[in-house]
Formats: sequence, structure tokens, C-alpha cells
Amino acid sequence: MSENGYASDTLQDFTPEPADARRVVVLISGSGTNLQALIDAQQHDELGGEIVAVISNQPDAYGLQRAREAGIDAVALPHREYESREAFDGALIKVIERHEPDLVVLAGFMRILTPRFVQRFLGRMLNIHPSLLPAYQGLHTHARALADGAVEHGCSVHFVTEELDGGPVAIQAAVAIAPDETEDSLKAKVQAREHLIFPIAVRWFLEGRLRLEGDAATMDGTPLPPTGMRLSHADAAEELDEDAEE
Ligand SMILES: Nc1nc2c(c(=O)[nH]1)N[C@@H](CN(C=O)c1ccc(C(=O)N[C@@H](CCC(=O)O)C(=O)O)cc1)CN2
Ligand SMILES: NCC(=O)N[C@@H]1O[C@H](COP(=O)([O-])[O-])[C@@H](O)[C@H]1O
Repeated sequence: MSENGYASDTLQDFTPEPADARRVVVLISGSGTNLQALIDAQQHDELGGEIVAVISNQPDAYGLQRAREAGIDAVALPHREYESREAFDGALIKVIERHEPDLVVLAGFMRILTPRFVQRFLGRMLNIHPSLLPAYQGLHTHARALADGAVEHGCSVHFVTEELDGGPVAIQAAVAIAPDETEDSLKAKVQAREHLIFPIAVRWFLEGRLRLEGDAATMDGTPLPPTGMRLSHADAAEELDEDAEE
């Protein structure tokens, strides 16, 4: 019996895992600027875990080079070498599970994942999407927002579910669309925000603060609204600075 009267076997171990014990696998398809933001956060002890592997369905993705330069296991798994989406996802599951992740991160991963894959990692898989979900699910979000004459756009970090870009949102950041905005200038604005909110979302998940509970994302046990938490540029910078001071 412990001093406080509880049978020792009823006491849970509340000691959080050390940050370096929390393992992250990142899936990419391209340039990897979001991956780089995660790598940079890790190197400044702001990620709350360690990226143990980067996997790309595109063998020539520059993000694989970013991983190698950071000393991270970089794996090319060309989806075109598989006869079906299910076969590719099956191979992808095996590669991921070899690295025993606590979290799978989609950082510009451009393949729709099968229900089997999603169910395997449900609740521990986050995606960054270049719109203010639920607006503009799918592809070509910047061009669509411009074509609609939208005055606001942005990005969302969400839990991945079977519904494409329909999972519960954790964090959003918004940008204003200028009258003379181009697709390239809008993409640059949005990506600058992505590089701030994605590392924050990953860290909050690895710390156990951000979770998927049923159909809702929760933060410190409180359900989030369908559009998650809206972080301003100042909020995000402060969140990262605070961490840097710890
Ligand atoms: N089941 C899910 N799979 C994926 C999700 C999700 O929420 N549920 N998020 C996407 C990421 N994504 C947008 O954020 C996205 C990626 C890819 C596509 C898409 O249409 N892909 C095509 C191929 C396109 C190409 O190669 O350029 C396809 O897979 O046939 C839409 C949205 C990741 N997966
Ligand atoms: N629907 C998925 C999608 O469009 N994702 C988007 O791909 C880009 C990848 O850039 P990166 O490779 O430089 O991180 C990011 O802007 C991300 O929001």
C-alpha cells in the first residue's frame, strides 16, 4: 500500500514519456517545406518528439533530400510500382510500422488513403491542408479560392479520417487575399502559416494535449469547434517562442 492510501496497482504512472521517446513518421510527396518546418522544430526541441522516418510516394521528392541532410531515414515507396491503391497502402503500412510511430504526419502527401490504412492509424494521424476547412476540400485550393473571389483563405491541421479532408480540425490559420493576389503569392502566404501551425499541432499531440475523441478533436479534454482553434500569426509565434524559452 502506498503512503497516500492507494494500492500501488491503482496508481497510474503519470510520468510523461520523455520527448525523445515519442516517434513521428512523416509522409511526403514533394518539396517538403512543411517537413523542413517540423525538422527545424525538432532541432530546436520544439516538436515534442523525434522524426524517425520520412516516406515519399514520389522517389524524386526533394523532401527526401531534406530528410537525408537531417540524418533521418528517407524511404522512397513509388505508388506507381503497385497494382492497386490497396496494395500500395498495404506496403506503406508495413514500412511505417517498422518505425513504431506514435504519430503519422501527412506533410504534402498527395495520395488518397484507403479505409484500411486510415483505420490502422486513426486518432494518431494528422494532415496539413491548404484551406480553411470545410471550404475547399481536395486539390487546387488556392486557384479555387481566387476563382471564387474569396477575400480570406488559409490552412488547417486536421485528424485524418476516411472522408477526404473531412476529419476534425485541430488548428487553423487565416490569410487575407489581396485584390492583386496571384496563385503563387497566395500559396506563399498560406505556406508561411502552415510552417507555424503544423509543428505546434504535432507538439500538442505528442504532449497528449491534442487528441481525437470520438468524432471531435479535443484540447486538454475540451472538445474543439468543427473548425478547430484559430491561431493568429502572433499567437503561433508566441507559442513557439514560449517553447523556446522553456
Ligand atoms: N482518406 C484520406 N486520405 C487522405 C486525406 C484524408 O483526409 N483522408 N488527406 C489527404 C491530403 N490531401 C489534401 O490535404 C489530398 C491529397 C491527395 C488528393 C488526391 O486527389 N490525390 C490523387 C492523386 C493526385 C496527384 O497525384 O496529384 C489520388 O490519390 O488519386 C486529395 C487530397 C491525403 N490523403
Ligand atoms: N491536399 C494536400 C495538399 O495540397 N497539401 C499541400 O501540399 C503542400 C506541400 O508542400 P511541401 O511539400 O512544401 O510541404 C502544402 O502547402 C500542403 O498544404
